[in-house]
Amino acid sequence: MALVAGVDSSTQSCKVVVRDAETGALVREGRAPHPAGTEVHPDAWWDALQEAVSQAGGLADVEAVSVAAQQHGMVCLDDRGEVVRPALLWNDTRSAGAAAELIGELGGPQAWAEAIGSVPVASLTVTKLRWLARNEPESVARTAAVCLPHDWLTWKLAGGGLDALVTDRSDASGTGYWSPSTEDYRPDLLELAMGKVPLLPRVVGPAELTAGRYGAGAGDNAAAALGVQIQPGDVVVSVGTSGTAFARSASAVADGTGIVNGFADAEGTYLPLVCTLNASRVLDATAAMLGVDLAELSRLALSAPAGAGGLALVPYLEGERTPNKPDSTGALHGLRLDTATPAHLARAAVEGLLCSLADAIDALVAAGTPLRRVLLIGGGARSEAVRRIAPAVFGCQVVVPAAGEYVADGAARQAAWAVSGADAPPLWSSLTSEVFEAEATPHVRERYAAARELTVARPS
Ligand SMILES: Nc1ncnc2c1ncn2[C@@H]1O[C@H](COP(=O)(O)OP(=O)(O)O)[C@@H](O)[C@H]1O
Ligand SMILES: O=C(CO)[C@@H](O)[C@H](O)COP(=O)(O)O
Repeated sequence: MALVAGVDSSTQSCKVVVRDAETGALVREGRAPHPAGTEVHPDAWWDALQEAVSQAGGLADVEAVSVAAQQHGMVCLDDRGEVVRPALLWNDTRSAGAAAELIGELGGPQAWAEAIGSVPVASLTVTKLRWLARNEPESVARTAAVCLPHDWLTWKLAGGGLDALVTDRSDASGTGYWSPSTEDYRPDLLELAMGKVPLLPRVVGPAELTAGRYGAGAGDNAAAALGVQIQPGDVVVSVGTSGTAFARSASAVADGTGIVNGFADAEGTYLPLVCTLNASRVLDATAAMLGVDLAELSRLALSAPAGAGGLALVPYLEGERTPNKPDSTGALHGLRLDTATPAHLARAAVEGLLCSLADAIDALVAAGTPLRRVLLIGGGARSEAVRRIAPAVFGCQVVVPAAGEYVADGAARQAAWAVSGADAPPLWSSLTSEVFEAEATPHVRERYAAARELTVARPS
């Protein structure tokens, strides 16, 4: 039996799966936590990867390994391959001002959408590099190469000098200096952002192997699309640290409003995607406020009426990326004596999180994405309340694949594809899943829409 491994180095943890390359059967797995914060030294990811690999029984007997990871993180390396400074992660908002500057300098949002598929926000790597140039010119001077979390981990596993750095088109498309429509880097945009053009990872093909046994890897959302074996009409909604809604598309998207990111996928086509900064941790924070665990939060939410009696929670606890409100805060509207209960607050938190994702789905549909059903994944999809309330808020069927690590699985499937030499990834036995349906509750979204704009900025 040939084995392959997939890694998901996500915001909160590292997961490793070892699977049978032909059938996809799970053979072994491991996981380890990442440190909190939006600025993390890559060595912490490496340590967590070692721990997760060791829990998964090592990689000595696997034919190929692919690494997927959180997108956009800025990893700067010096000419000896040493990390120049801790990485700024996708959810670090300090480069929001840099994003606004860059948009103006290139001639506006549509010019960026056409150049790189997305309008820069603080999440995109290019804005972090501009922030670095403005605030730490000495770090820019030391930087010989720039790469992403999945590129760096693949390079650490495979070994070699800086010229051995590789990436894939899905993650390259989230940098802000690679174009999904021409499949080329835009060094002029790097020059604009940071005043120099460091070495960039070579973009390898979706089923290519490097150093004998390392797959191209992918951004975590593109890997999840591979992991759930996405079909036409599927919109995947992931409730992890980030909330994402995405679908596979035959053509590149260039949305000048900045709501939809026109990313590339990990199969040679495209992955229009909407991303929020606030998803599973809205539930974590609400449970902590109420002094209950996540199971009790779910029970409380399901015990309250749809709409929580008019209590609406705007979930911008970390500022927000979509809509682009990096300095915003969350808000709770509609408090009255009868809605000031733990059950109403729990319901409002689940509904607020789902309403922000429903807005994301709407934007995808407006950009031309067909919607037959939603596939709900990510840690937050383990919540019974999220699963049961989602179809009512989204207004469509919600399918929840059996709890699993779909990003790591997608990376493993990519590795199996590379080993097979076939034209397409292997079809693994279909996933078991649960189907959730419910009557739509448009009044919940209407109330949320009225509350959504009523937020204040965080204190300076
Ligand atoms: N039963 C559950 N109910 C609600 N949230 C859960 C449950 N189990 C895990 N989570 C949440 O899932 C999140 C981690 O999900 P994950 O998709 O691994 O995140 P990431 O990919 O961003 O690291 C945590 O915030 C955790 O609280
Ligand atoms: O920034 C994005 C997508 O553009 C995020 O989806 C990150 O890729 C982080 O993912 P999680 O760790 O939350 O899964």
